[in-house]
Amino acid sequence: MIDFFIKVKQQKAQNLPFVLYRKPNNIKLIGFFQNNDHLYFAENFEETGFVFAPFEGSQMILIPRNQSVKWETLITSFKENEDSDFIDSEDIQAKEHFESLVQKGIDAIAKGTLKKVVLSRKEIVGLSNFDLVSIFEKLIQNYPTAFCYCWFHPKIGLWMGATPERLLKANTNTFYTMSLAGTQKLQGDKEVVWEKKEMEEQQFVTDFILDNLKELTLEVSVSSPYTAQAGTLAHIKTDIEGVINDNSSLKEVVSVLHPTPAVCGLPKEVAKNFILENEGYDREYYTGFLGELNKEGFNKGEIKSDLYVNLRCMQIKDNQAHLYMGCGITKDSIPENEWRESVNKSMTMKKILDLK
Ligand SMILES: C=C(O[C@H]1C=CC=C(C(=O)O)[C@@H]1O)C(=O)O
Repeated sequence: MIDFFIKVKQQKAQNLPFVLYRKPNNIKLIGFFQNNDHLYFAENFEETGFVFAPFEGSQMILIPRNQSVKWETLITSFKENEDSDFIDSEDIQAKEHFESLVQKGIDAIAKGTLKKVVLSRKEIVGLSNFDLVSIFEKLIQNYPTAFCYCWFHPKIGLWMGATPERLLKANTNTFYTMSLAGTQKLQGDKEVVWEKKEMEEQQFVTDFILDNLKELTLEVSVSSPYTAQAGTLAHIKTDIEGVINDNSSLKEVVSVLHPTPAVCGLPKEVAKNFILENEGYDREYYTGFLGELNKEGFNKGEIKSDLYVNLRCMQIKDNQAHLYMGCGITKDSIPENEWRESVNKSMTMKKILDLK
C-alpha cells in the first residue's frame, strides 16, 4: 500500500492523469496511471479503460488501458472509523435559495409537466490543508460499502467520491443495475420506516428502468425493494438483472439508463431541461458516471464493464472543496425537509475533510 501511494504522489507531482478506486465491499485498491497528459475520449463504448462522464453532453473522458499502467494493492490497514458527528453552521441564504428551487419543482409537478425532478446544489468549503493520500485513505476506510474513487486529469481537475449507486454492471451479455431513491438519516439501531412519498419516488425509478430496458434486454428479474445503507444514510433499493439482447449494444443500454430518474427525473427530457434552466449552476461531473469500460475478464472472451453514478462527491480546487448534493422532488416534497436531506448528504464528504 505504501508503494501504491508513493506512485500516486509521483504521478500527481508530474501532473499526469490517474484514477484510484475501490469497489463496494472489496479490499482491492486499483489505480490506472496514464503515461501522458493527453485528454482521451470514449466515443463508441468499444474502448477499454476507465471512463469519466459528465451529467450533460457526450464527452466521456477515458483513461485508456493501453496508455496507462495498472497497479493493484490490498487494503491492509483498517483504522477505527472516527465517527465524528460533524455539526455544521447553517447558511441561511443557501437554504432559502434551495428551498425556493424545490418549490419551483413542486409547482411544475403540480402543473402536470413533470412527475419527478432531482434538484441539487453546490457548496464550497475552505480546506485547512489537503493531503490527497490521507483524505482518500479516510474515504475508503469510512465508506466500505460504497464505490470510492479519486480521479485526476490536469486539464479537468481533481474529483473524489463515495457513491452508493451502481449504474450498470455488464459481463459480456448479462447486466445488473439498481433502482435507488428515498433517503433518511440512520438513527442507531432504530428500524428504518419509509413514507409513501419515498416508496413512490423509488417505484418511479424502478418503472422507468424496466420500461426503458424492455426493448434492449430479456429474462429480466427484479428484487423487492429493500433498505440499503450508505454511510450514515439509508435508501430504498431494488436489484434488476437480465440479459442484453444480441442485437443491442452497451452504448444503447447506458444511454437509456443515464441519467436515471434517481439523478434527473421523469419524464427524462423534461426533467433535464428543468434542471438546466433552473438549478443555476453547472453540475459538471456530479450525477455523471464513471468506472471500468470493457475490461477483459479472467475467462477467455469475457468482457466486463462496471459503471457507477457520481454521487456523494466533490471537486477539489484551490484549497477549497466543491460539494454536490441533490434530492428527488415529487408532488409531496416539503422544501425544508429536502434542504435537510441535502445537508445530510453533504456530510458524506465533510466528515472526511479537514475543514477551515
Ligand atoms: C441525487 C442524489 O441522490 C440520489 C440517490 C439516492 C437518493 C436520492 C434521494 O433520496 O433523493 C437521490 O435520488 C445525491 O446524493 O446527490
